[in-house]
Amino acid sequence: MFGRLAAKQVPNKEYAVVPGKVNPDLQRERKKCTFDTLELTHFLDGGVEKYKDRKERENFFLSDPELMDDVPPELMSHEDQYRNGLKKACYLFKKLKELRENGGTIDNYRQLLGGSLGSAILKDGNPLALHYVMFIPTLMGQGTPDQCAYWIEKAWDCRVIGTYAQTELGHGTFIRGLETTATYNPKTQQFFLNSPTLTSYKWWPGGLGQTANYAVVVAQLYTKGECHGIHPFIVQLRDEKTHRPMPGVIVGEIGPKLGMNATNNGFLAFKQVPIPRNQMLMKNAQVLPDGTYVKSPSNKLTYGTMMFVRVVIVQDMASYLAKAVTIAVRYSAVRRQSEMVPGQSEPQIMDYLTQMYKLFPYIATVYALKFSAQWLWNMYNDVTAKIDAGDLELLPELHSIACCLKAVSTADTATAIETCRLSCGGHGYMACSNLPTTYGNVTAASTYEGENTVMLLQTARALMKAYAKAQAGEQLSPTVEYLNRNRKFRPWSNTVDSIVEGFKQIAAGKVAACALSLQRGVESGLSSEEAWNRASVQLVDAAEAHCRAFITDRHLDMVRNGMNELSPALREVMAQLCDLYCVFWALKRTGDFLQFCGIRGEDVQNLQDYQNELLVQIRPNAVGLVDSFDLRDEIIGSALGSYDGQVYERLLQSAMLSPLNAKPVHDSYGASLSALLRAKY
Ligand SMILES: CCCCCCCCCCCCCCCC(=O)SCCNC(=O)CCNC(=O)[C@H](O)C(C)(C)COP(=O)(O)OP(=O)(O)OC[C@H]1O[C@@H](n2cnc3c(N)ncnc32)[C@H](O)[C@@H]1OP(=O)(O)O
Ligand SMILES: Cc1cc2nc3c(=O)[nH]c(=O)nc-3n(C[C@H](O)[C@H](O)[C@H](O)COP(=O)(O)OP(=O)(O)OC[C@H]3O[C@@H](n4cnc5c(N)ncnc54)[C@H](O)[C@@H]3O)c2cc1C
Repeated sequence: MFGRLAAKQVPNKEYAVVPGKVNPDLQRERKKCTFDTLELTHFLDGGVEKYKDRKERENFFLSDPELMDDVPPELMSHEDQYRNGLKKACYLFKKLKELRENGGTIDNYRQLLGGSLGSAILKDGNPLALHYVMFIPTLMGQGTPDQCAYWIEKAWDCRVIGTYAQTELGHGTFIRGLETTATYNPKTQQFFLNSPTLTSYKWWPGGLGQTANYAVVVAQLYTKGECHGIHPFIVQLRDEKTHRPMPGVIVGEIGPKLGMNATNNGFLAFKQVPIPRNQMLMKNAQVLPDGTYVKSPSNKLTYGTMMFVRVVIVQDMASYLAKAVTIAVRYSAVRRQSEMVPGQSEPQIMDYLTQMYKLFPYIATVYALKFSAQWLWNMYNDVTAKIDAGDLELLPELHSIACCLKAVSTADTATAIETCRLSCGGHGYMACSNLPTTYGNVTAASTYEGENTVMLLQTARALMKAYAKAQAGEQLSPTVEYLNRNRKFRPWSNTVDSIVEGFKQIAAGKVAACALSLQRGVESGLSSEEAWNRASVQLVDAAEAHCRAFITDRHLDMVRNGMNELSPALREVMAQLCDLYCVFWALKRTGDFLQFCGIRGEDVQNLQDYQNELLVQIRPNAVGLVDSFDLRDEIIGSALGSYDGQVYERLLQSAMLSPLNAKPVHDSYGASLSALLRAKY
């Protein structure tokens, strides 16, 4: 990626990247590994066949020079980032068709978006992402069979390109407060879309700026003079031939952001724009030709696409984290700094225990998130199949666990990536480390698709209900079964099982404490809403504890029951990572363990010792573990994290890509600096 332009330009030829030359420290690390890295890669891929498919797919896309950047996006203007992103996104679509026609192993473009491959090709975002991640899923999830038949094929073939326009300048979280209106006129059998205020301008949708010609627009439905709340409508934004905005449509880009600068996020407003009646998505609620409103079985079904994306985000976070931790671990094996023992040679920075502590818990986190994401994906599929058959019973449970997993996975991953960046010292701050861009992409996920605090409060709401049920002796759903009031908690025993059990006790204790705070609030004369707000810091904390209990439980269960096929050597390392994840979080939550699990000071010391022991045990396998993620250099996209470890050569190479280095004297010298240097004050 950094090779083609730069090799000509490095000041000294002997400092150029040499193909095939591998840093000796990395070579030594690879020899130390105690397990078969390929076995782990196969496990991660879900079997040898899937592994081969992935390799083939990566080869097909990543060996194509059209899809690789000659100039890194961070050196481009915002406009060029978009131009470049769009060109590649469109080319990718053609290439995908070609692959499918040749019997390739990929069904749709969406598979290219999440995870590693997408972020390698479109490093700073994809202007077509929302089309695949939200526009098409909304058509599929909210359209009648007739609407699906008409729209979905057009959309898959990119004959229409859409986005999901929900958030407005004034409201993102509180979607019941959206102001865009869709008013039905039975005479013309049309809805009229209108933006009555500045705060009703749609703001944020990906691809909306200059890319999409259609959108699913979420608007307040008015019919027969009555408002029925928010509903989704398919609205044409641009002419299919000229791409000019349709009459009454005001549309544009919202401008540069912390990251995701190629995603073409936009704004949108309507001046009484008409659409035919059959462009309201009517799988759930309907408006009949005479304007009669027919209610949905549940108004929360309108929120289905958000649920879908929350579910896939958890998996996406694991992929981003695998990339960041690969960069930081490889760099930490190559980088030498300071003297551990005076006079002795400088150690690899990964030999410092503090460095191991910065990195290894996050290798473990990749697995913790992956296992939870897999479980959540399976649950999502089960529940949506049931909903299609008219059974909505498990929807609240899915909503509750998806909300907290979305929040915890995005927050943890953002912290982890920032820690990886810090662990690389100054070089981690370079754009060419790819850690800043990765952080920019990931931190956005704490806000989009439901701001994290708000998501945790949704889970807390479900936990309060579950607690009340538990107190009444009613049956509880599986993810909150631990709140059962008759459940006997096992006493502390200095084992990983005890930690997982401990997290459940903590969550149960915090949930009970919240219920008490709410009750006291109401008894003191507060309204239930005021009492909720007063307890909300505690409620967020309880939801996070619940999620941690879920993640650790899942992780341990996978290690105990989901790895029987693996070799003993690999199982041992997987168990170490699971233990590390649990101990790491137990030590971060020492106060909670002391408060809720009856542990003593010496138990904390034992945990500390065990954490140190695990870090040292994992140390020889650290490079092997990140190698097993099997991320190609094009995916890593980092001067610090390439497989060969030619870190300094790549840093110099990438510096030479800067246009500032194109000439020995930059133009700005004549324009301003020379006068300053010669001025007499
Ligand atoms: C394979 C591809 C790879 C892709 C790779 C990854 C992606 C990579 C690219 C991404 C690119 C960026 C994409 C960003 C795209 C946006 O960001 S799109 C916009 C997303 N917007 C949001 O998420 C808005 C967040 N806000 C909300 O969801 C809702 O307003 C809130 C916060 C849930 C509150 O809703 P509300 O209607 O006011 O509900 P509330 O009164 O609080 O609760 C009412 C009841 O409904 C329930 N409820 C609420 N929501 C739901 C729900 N969804 N389901 C069921 N029940 C629900 C509540 O639990 C509550 O139940 P009860 O306690 O009464 O029984
Ligand atoms: C990169 C990116 C891409 C996006 N893409 C899209 C898209 O394609 N389509 C689309 O429709 N939208 C999109 N969004 C918008 C996104 O969904 C919203 O930004 C998000 O839902 C949060 O809403 P908000 O910005 O209004 O924040 P706010 O709700 O105003 O949040 C601000 C603060 O208020 C707090 N807060 C709000 N409500 C409560 C509450 N009830 N209790 C306690 N605290 C509260 C929050 O915790 C937060 O701290 C995108 C956003 C980003 C950043």
